[in-house]
Amino acid sequence: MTGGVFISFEGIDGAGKSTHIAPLAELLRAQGRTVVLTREPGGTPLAEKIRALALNEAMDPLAEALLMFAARRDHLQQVIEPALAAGHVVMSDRFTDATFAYQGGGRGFDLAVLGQLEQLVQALPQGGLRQPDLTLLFELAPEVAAQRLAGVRAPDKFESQPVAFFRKVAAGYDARARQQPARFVRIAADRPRDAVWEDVLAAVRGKGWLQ
Ligand SMILES: Nc1ncnc2c1ncn2[C@@H]1O[C@H](COP(=O)(O)OP(=O)(O)O)[C@@H](O)[C@H]1O
Ligand SMILES: Cc1cn([C@H]2C[C@H](O)[C@@H](COP(=O)(O)OP(=O)(O)O)O2)c(=O)[nH]c1=O
Repeated sequence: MTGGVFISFEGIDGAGKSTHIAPLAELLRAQGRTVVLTREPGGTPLAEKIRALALNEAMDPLAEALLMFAARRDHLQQVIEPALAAGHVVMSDRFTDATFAYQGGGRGFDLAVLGQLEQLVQALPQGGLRQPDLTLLFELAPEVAAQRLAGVRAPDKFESQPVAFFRKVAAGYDARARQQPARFVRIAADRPRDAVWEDVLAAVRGKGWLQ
């Protein structure tokens, strides 16, 4: 196993992504892989500045989508593509599916325009689009996710949205997973941490990236 591998973690806020991403990185490192642990929006100095704007300032959905993709472009060029070219494992806490779910599903923004931005930003020089090799989609009822987050951290612009917003976000993720089933693995995140972790391991083992 030497080639680059790109894994994204997706799901509504509070679904449990962050709980599992660091332990998985450690396990892969223990098996000799170089792992780049990153996140979106963010992952580079410029993209982190964009994150601070996008997560804290009110703006229309097109401006929000453009900022997400601007951050993503810098992230791809500065971090993701070089790491994959070097044969590393890139693990990102969110990627483009989040834009389809939050700006598309949650905010109701035009999915066709998001598709155009995706084509522009993720085009590869050799043709085709950069997409994760595996996307772990943590699925959890929005009510439960909200309960888990209550009191744990100060909510940002999205986390303070009502449950109805997250229902639309979840529907946006579901639509993406149906469109691209080969790269998605759905994780039932409404179970104890250990059970969720076993499913995360099984998904990565299933790809042959973990012993
Ligand atoms: N399986 C689980 N059961 C109960 N609580 C959980 C579980 N997984 C994570 N949590 C807790 O729920 C909260 C949100 O989890 P987190 O991993 O930060 O979610 P995300 O990164 O998807 O927003 C945290 O307080 C975390 O400790
Ligand atoms: C990547 C991305 C994230 N988001 C939102 C989802 C989250 O509410 C927020 C940041 O995600 P996240 O890093 O999961 O937040 P936290 O560090 O608090 O766990 O940005 C979008 O709306 N569109 C996007 O394209």
